[in-house]
Amino acid sequence: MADALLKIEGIHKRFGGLHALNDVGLTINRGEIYGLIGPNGAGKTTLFNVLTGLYQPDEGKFTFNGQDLFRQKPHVVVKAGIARTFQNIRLFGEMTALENVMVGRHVRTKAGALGAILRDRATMAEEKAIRDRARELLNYVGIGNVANERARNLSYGHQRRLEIARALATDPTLLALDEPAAGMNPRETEDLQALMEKVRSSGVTLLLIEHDVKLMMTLCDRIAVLDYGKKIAEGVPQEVKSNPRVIEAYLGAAHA
Ligand SMILES: Nc1ncnc2c1ncn2[C@@H]1O[C@H](COP(=O)(O)OP(=O)(O)OP(=O)(O)O)[C@@H](O)[C@H]1O
Repeated sequence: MADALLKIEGIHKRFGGLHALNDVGLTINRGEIYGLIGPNGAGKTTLFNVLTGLYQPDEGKFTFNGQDLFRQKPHVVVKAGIARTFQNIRLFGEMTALENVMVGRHVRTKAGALGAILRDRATMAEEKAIRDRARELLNYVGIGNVANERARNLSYGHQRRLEIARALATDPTLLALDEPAAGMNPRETEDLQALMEKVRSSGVTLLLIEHDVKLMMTLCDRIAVLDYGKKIAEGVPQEVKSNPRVIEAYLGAAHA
C-alpha cells in the first residue's frame, strides 16, 4: 500500500476577496514524483507557499511525516524535511556557488552564533564538514567545476542546479521545485530530468510545479491539476491528459 508522506485536507487561502486556494486536498506518497499543473494564476505557487510555511492557510489540515505542520513557520517546515526552490531564482549573487550551498547546510548544524565568533575547535570541525558536504552536493548536481564562481556569474541552467544543491543541503525528505525547467533549452531540460530522477532514486520525494507538460507527463508518477484555486483532477499522467475538464481548462491550447 502507498505510504503517505504529505497530506493536506480542506486547505483554504484567501487574499482579500480572492479565494486563491479553495478546499484543496492531496496526498503525496513517499518516493513519488508528484506534479502540480494548471493555468497561470491557478494557485500553484500559493500552494507551495502554504506547504513551505511562507503563507499561513486560513483553514485546513497539513501533516508531514507524521508531524502537524499546519500554520508552522518556514524554519520549522525546513527542519521537518521540506525544502524548496523558487520560480524566480533566489541565490546570494555575490557569494560563491559553494557558499550558497553552505548556507543551506547550516539548517542542519549545531554551531550557534557564539561558536561562529569564537571559532572554537568544534565549530571549525563543523565548518569543514559543511564545506565538504557542500562540495559533494555541487558535484552531485553536476556543477562542481564552478564551486568558486560567484552565483550571479553562473549560466541560468547552472543557477537552477545550484538552487537544487542548496535545497538538498538541508537534507530534505521532500524537495519542492517551482518551475525548475523555466527558461531552459531542450538539452538543459533533459539534463534536469535526469537529475530529478537521480534525486528520487536517492530516496527523496519530489513535488514539482512545471508548465512543460511533456516533461511532466514523462517524469511524474501522479499529477494534480489546479484551476481557479480548486483541484479539478488528480491521477497518473495518462488519466489527467485525457480528462475533459483538464483539456478544457489547461491542456486545450497545448494539444492544439
Ligand atoms: N501575496 C498575494 N497577495 C495577493 N494575491 C496573491 C498573492 N499571491 C498570489 N496571489 C493571487 O493568487 C492567485 C494565485 O496565484 P499563484 O501565483 O499561486 O498562481 P500560479 O498557479 O502559481 O500561477 P503561475 O503559473 O502564473 O505562476 C492569483 O490570482 C494571484 O494574483
